[in-house]
Amino acid sequence: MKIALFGYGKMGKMIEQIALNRNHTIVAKVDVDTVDIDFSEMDVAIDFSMPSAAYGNITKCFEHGVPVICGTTGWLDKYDEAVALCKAKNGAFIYASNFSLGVNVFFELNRYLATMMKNLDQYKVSMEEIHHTQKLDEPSGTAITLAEGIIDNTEYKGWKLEEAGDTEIPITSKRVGATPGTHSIDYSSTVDSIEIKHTAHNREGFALGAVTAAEWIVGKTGIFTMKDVLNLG
Ligand SMILES: NC(=O)C1=CN([C@@H]2O[C@H](COP(=O)(O)OP(=O)(O)OC[C@H]3O[C@@H](n4cnc5c(N)ncnc54)[C@H](OP(=O)(O)O)[C@@H]3O)[C@@H](O)[C@H]2O)C=CC1
Ligand SMILES: O=C(O)C1=N[C@H](C(=O)O)C[C@H](O)C1
Repeated sequence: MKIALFGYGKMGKMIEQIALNRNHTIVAKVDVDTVDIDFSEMDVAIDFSMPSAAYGNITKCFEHGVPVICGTTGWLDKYDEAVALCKAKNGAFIYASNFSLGVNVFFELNRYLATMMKNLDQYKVSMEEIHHTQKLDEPSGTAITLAEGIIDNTEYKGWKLEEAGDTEIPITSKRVGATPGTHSIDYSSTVDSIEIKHTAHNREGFALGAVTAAEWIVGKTGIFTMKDVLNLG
């Protein structure tokens, strides 16, 4: 498969390694300075760039009929527009706030736990995410997906960084050293707490998930999620 990398930073480099190990070819490494992009040689594009760059990269790919896997976070105010363009162009698109198998299992666990906690008013939920100090967005995209999983299954109406109202999930974002990504959800009452936590040990899981999604999407048309890609049983 001929893969174009939009964003060749920490994730782009890790994705390149995994893609080459799986016998794919990297046909382009696009960054902010790239002017001549040959879309005709790409089977699929993988975007791990920057919040300010993702939408522009994705829409250029749709204009040229190239399927897109996007892991960039912090640009979701434009997600609906990207989806509309993809549909108009009969393209193919997967955005995931987190491509790792472990986090996608964690997403399901979070939703299930939320349904169990829904009527237990004595427990208050809170969330914490910890990432490396170079991360541009907060809270993390993964934390937002986790919050949405709770909101969909409980009476919570929204989320907020730090101080939150009664119907909002408080999220604490910490930036510590080179932390690849840690997310925990805590339900606390006056007598006990229940906590679930996912800890990434490195970036490999994110990169492998993105390459797996790229392999899966080629030849398809539509808007998909990692739930479509992964067989979680
Ligand atoms: N969904 C998931 O599973 C995961 C998502 N992420 C997300 O992926 C994104 C990238 O993360 P990471 O690799 O760690 O970040 P890095 O900062 O290491 O890499 C981002 C790269 O994008 C480049 N860039 C800047 N502008 C553009 C542009 N217009 N087009 C293409 N590339 C551009 C930057 O170049 P320069 O440095 O020259 O500006 C940099 O090399 C983040 O949004 C992060 O949150 C990260 C891990 C997992
Ligand atoms: O910026 C990162 O590094 C990560 N970003 C994603 C997010 O915002 O959730 C996924 C992962 O946690 C690493």
